[in-house]
Amino acid sequence: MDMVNYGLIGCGMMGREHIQNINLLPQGRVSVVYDPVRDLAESAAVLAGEGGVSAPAMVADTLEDLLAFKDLDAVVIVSPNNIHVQQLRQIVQTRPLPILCEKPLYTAPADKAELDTLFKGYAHPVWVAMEYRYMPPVAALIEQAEQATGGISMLTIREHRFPFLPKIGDWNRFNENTGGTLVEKCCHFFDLMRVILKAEPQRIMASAGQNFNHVEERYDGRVPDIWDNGYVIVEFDGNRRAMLELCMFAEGSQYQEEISAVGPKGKIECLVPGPGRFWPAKLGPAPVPKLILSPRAPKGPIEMDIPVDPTLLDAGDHNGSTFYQHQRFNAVVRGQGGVEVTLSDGAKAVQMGLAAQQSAATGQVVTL
Ligand SMILES: NC(=O)C1=CN([C@@H]2O[C@H](COP(=O)(O)OP(=O)(O)OC[C@H]3O[C@@H](n4cnc5c(N)ncnc54)[C@H](OP(=O)(O)O)[C@@H]3O)[C@@H](O)[C@H]2O)C=CC1
Ligand SMILES: O=C1CO[C@H](CO)[C@@H](O)[C@@H]1O
Repeated sequence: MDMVNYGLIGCGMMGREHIQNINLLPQGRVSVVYDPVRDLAESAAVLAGEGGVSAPAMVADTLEDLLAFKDLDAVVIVSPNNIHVQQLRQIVQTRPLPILCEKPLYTAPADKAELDTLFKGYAHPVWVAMEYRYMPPVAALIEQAEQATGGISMLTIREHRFPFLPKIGDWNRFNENTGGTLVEKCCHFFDLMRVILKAEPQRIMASAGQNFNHVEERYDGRVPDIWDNGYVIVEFDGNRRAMLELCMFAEGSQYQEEISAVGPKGKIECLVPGPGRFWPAKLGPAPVPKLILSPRAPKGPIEMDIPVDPTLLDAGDHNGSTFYQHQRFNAVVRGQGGVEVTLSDGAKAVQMGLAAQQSAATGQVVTL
């Protein structure tokens, strides 16, 4: 296959980021889009036509119509979190194709068993969009962590960022739609913990809550219930532990994610800036991602810039990672390489998030 024709389901903020990155692929084009809001779909169809090899995408009236479209080799699900499972079901039952599904894979604990049944023996690749592992500074940390630390004992991931953005329909204001902040936002970080430690979680304990954000907002008289801060401690096999610190009222920070891993030989860290479009121009250029190696002996931290290709920075909010994810998924659809972020990875990240939500709500440690 020389060209992969994509169908895009959901044309909101992240849908546009997917289109911009597919537009950069020599062997990819968005051929058809669907969104319940026609204007969004039409605008996304025009954006799809701005890729070098593309004409504007067709606009489907329904998901059924999108799945009936002839020039379709793969679908990308970018709808709100709580809709992913029903759309996966519809795709599998009506037009089985390769799928790239946005995170979180599911939101309700009961969905897991259905997904296991649905995808048993599925003939096409399914990839879950947890792309943070491809951010260049994170990828450098993953690659060098073993050598720098001598085997990680402690891993800390800190995200200090802006509050949840407004969404059409305000779906992200309520846990019932998102799965809860520790699922919606933090599945990325639970995935990173498993990838960086190359291990499985055993026990989770968390403290989290809603201290400031969205408390003045009202939707049909309801106050949003999404948490804006928390700590999560995860115990892994081999006497290793990881911690997540999330703060969503810290957009004044220079770096958005700070990851550190420490072992008997030393420490490795990476610093990752948030979306460049939020960096005030008056402060000069946006911060550059960094990797820092701090051996125990001889002492002397070594700091390196890990810049991201400006074209990729312009194509989204995630430090180029959406492009690297699409490059790999595109190759898999064309029969080259294998799925790197599997349904199992997607499910495990959600299970960790749900366990963290439960731990914070009950004050109990949750065993996985
Ligand atoms: N991997 C990552 O780094 C990121 C992933 N995401 C994920 O991407 C997904 C979309 O988030 P985001 O783009 O921020 O949200 P938006 O609200 O901006 O976009 C979601 C779009 O999906 C549309 N939609 C609603 N119902 C359906 C449906 N049944 N079928 C198709 N489209 C539908 C919405 O339209 P309307 O509501 O108007 O009907 C809206 O246009 C979420 O799963 C989110 O978690 C988001 C940001 C980053
Ligand atoms: O998954 C996500 C990653 O980044 C987004 C911001 O750009 C988040 O809001 C979203 O929840």
